[in-house]
Amino acid sequence: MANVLRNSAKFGFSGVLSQLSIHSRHGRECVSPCFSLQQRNNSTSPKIKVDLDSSTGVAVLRMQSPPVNSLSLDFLTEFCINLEKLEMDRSCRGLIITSTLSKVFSAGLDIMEMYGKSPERCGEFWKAVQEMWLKLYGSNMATIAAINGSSPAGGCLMSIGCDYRIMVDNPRYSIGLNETQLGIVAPFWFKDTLVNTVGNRAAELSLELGLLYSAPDALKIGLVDQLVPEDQVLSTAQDTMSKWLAIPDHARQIDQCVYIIYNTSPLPLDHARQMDQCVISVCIYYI
Ligand SMILES: CCCCC/C=C\CCC/C=C/CC(=O)SCCNC(=O)CCNC(=O)[C@H](O)C(C)(C)COP(=O)(O)OP(=O)(O)OC[C@H]1O[C@@H](n2cnc3c(N)ncnc32)[C@H](O)[C@@H]1OP(=O)(O)O
Repeated sequence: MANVLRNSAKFGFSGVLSQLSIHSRHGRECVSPCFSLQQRNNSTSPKIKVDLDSSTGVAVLRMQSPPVNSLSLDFLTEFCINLEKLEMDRSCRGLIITSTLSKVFSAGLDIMEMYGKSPERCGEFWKAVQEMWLKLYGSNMATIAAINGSSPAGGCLMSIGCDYRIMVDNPRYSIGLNETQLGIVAPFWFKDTLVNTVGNRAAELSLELGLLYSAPDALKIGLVDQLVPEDQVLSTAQDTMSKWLAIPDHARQIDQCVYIIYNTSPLPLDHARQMDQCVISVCIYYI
């Protein structure tokens, strides 16, 4: 543990994940010289748009994959590449995630990825889901979800993978891990992330009943941190981010790292990740 803490100070949580075994080799310490200034500041891809304001160090990642920003393999791959680029960019300290679509933040995992695909493809897809969570939850950046629409299942996972959640105050927008309502089961690390957000009892009820919460109810159980009018969600996220960035990065990162190490099951470990990948892809294949 002493080593883990020493490394956390040096590399942040992503660095600790890689020290523990795996993939994240993109702590703030290793800035790739490969990205041109232009590439670092703005990137546009079909499903995701990123704008980095180098004067504030805050990037806004907009999901723009109609109709519902579902998390397909292509989407997840793009998402992870963008996250990795930002992670390697020393000038980027904060990330806001939002949607360009009206009414939907993200509909969660793309149902079509879980239907009639080969075992290999199921495995690849699940690896990408894991990667998204590891990169986001383990990010060295301060992360805020500006939830401007419904966010069920994997969309909720993405939101609770951020440090802070601001949701539009609209009772028609819902959020939650509703997997059991679909007859499937949220994996253990979805559960951990939810428990870390809302506590044990609320998570238990929420998962077993597959509850989707309206925005006001989500605030009541602490699934989101703040509600704001639709037209203020981004500006509030920017204001909130400046408070997060007033904290020295290393202190925030170590604090987050210690919290996660003590409160999260070992998905960051290679064997746990592979076992999870194997179990879930077999389940998806036989559904
Ligand atoms: C013991 C067995 C163990 C088995 C374990 C196996 C696997 C474990 C995996 C567990 C993890 C799962 C996590 C997930 O994320 S599962 C996905 C769950 N997602 C949902 O339930 C969301 C469903 N969608 C909605 O609720 C709504 O679409 C909405 C997001 C609220 C938006 O509503 P609205 O604006 O009214 O839009 P529509 O409903 O009309 O949809 C428009 C369009 O989009 C298609 N679509 C919706 N969701 C998805 C999706 N997740 N993936 C792909 N496509 C989606 C929808 O079909 C419409 O398409 P058409 O216009 O072509 O009809």
